[in-house]
Amino acid sequence: MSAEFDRLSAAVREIAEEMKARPDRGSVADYIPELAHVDPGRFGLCAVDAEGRVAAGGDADAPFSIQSISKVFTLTLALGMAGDRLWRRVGREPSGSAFNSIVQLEHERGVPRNPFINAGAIAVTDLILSGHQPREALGEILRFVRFLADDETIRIDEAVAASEQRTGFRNAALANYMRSFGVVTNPIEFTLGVYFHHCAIAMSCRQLAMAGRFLAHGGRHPATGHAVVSPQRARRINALMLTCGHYDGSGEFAFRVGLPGKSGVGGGVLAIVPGRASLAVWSPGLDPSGNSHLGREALEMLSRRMGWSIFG
Ligand SMILES: NC(=O)CC[C@H](N)C(=O)O
Repeated sequence: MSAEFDRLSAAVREIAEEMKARPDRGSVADYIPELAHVDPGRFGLCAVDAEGRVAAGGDADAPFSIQSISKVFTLTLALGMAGDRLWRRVGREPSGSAFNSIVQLEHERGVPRNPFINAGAIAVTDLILSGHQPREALGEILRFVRFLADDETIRIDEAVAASEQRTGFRNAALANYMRSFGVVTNPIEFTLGVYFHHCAIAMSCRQLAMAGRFLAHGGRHPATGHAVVSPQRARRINALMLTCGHYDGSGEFAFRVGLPGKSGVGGGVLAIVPGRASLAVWSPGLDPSGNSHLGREALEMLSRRMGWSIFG
């Protein structure tokens, strides 16, 4: 056991304990009815370091709905399939607006600002779908996530997917609007079906931190040493997570935490410490931008205690 890992384990445990007791937890997303039932008192934190050692605290083994964190995995997969052609369908700039916003699409010919807002992720999902049946595309995404996490038990929460399918009118509007510009090309119900289902993947903090390891280690899968993506691609995905991973809260996250991160409305955040660690946190209460309130605070504390901000 290294001294650094001992420090990390203690920090993770103490932060999880402190966060469990916090009264001000933000509010759970309720626009997806199934997510409204989640207990806001839950809190989990997990870190996997460069040697594969795991530090876990609180509810680090409880599965939750990863929601938009899946957008990191679909982007990685789509880049593997389409390479830089992907950037014809989606941009690489922060949006400065809400995750489900439609306004920019009209001015920018249906091309979403980045792959991490809903419109961008729907366009990426459409690309993964091309030439496949929805079931095959979804199977591909799930297999990829299981491979990254080294965990075959990862599942899709069908109740969450069905709940969003019933109520995802805003996402349907985004998909239809992009289809009118030819940015989405498959039947809308297929593209959205795959999108809602990959958002409904359920993972624990431990599984998520494991799945993020390749981004902390130059694109290599640490267990096998195989390249999941090139070092340049890993660097670029991290850059997008830093600039766009928290929507209109991305500036604040960079300012406070100083790490590439991707949030989801299930209250999870995946954060990457390049060269050192992959981190995952879960606290279901959200701030007004739809990012985990205590999740960000916990990562801010951890990053400060470990001296991990990429800005020195
Ligand atoms: N920010 C999020 O996690 C949003 C994902 C959610 N499935 C939606 O499309 O609204």
